[in-house]
Amino acid sequence: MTQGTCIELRQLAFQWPGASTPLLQIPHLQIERGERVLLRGASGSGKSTLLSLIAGVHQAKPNQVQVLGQDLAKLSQRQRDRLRANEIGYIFQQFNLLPYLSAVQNVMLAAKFAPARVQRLAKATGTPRELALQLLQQLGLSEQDSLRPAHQLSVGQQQRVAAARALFGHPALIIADEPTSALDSDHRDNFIEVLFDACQAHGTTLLFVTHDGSLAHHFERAIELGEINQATGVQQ
Ligand SMILES: Nc1ncnc2c1ncn2[C@@H]1O[C@H](COP(=O)(O)OP(=O)(O)OP(=O)(O)O)[C@@H](O)[C@H]1O
Repeated sequence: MTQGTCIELRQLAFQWPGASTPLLQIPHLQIERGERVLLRGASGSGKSTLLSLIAGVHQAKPNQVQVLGQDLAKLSQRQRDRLRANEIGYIFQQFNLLPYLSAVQNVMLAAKFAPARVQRLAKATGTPRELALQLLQQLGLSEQDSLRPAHQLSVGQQQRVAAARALFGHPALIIADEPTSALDSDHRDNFIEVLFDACQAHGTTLLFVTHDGSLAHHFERAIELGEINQATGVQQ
């Protein structure tokens, strides 16, 4: 693993408890810091499972999943939670915003249990709230909209709030799980552009998961899960 590596999988093998066959068997996958990678795969092929292993939500065996130089299986649950809070911004398909908090409050939540994010924010000029408002503005939300409760925003605006929350405090890795499936194609292209700009500005790695092949041209690298996964018995 080089110093510039963000994610490295080695002989990853994963099987859900009770399943009769392994879901994932990936000999090797390496994603460098700052890379923007599309991960594509059929429904049920194991994309979300793979993301949960990279985010440390579910656990692989020792030496199989390294994130930012750390072997996730060798960290305690608490250390994994801390690494995730500090260094991984997760954008969910269904946004997972708190509906009655304003957009800016939703964004600021990302720093709540993430001391490294707070430290990085402290190096910038402005209060955390001002910085959250700035980020929302960069992603296309006016100050007026940023102060509205999340449930009053359009789907496209909510998706930008979810992206801002993931990016707030500059984590090293953004994981986006089907983040554009609720958007029409114009909003989708625009959302990808603003997400790229934000990642590029801070050398952030982006792992973007979709089953929509038409998005591949946006990315410097596209990985087909079916091509790197040697598990048999995968339901596709
Ligand atoms: N918590 C779990 N416990 C047991 N099996 C699970 C669990 N989560 C997912 N699976 C199984 O793992 C397989 C892959 O699911 P996963 O959600 O990773 O696929 P996916 O590629 O993300 O699919 P989609 O594109 O439809 O979201 C499925 O057969 C699913 O039933």
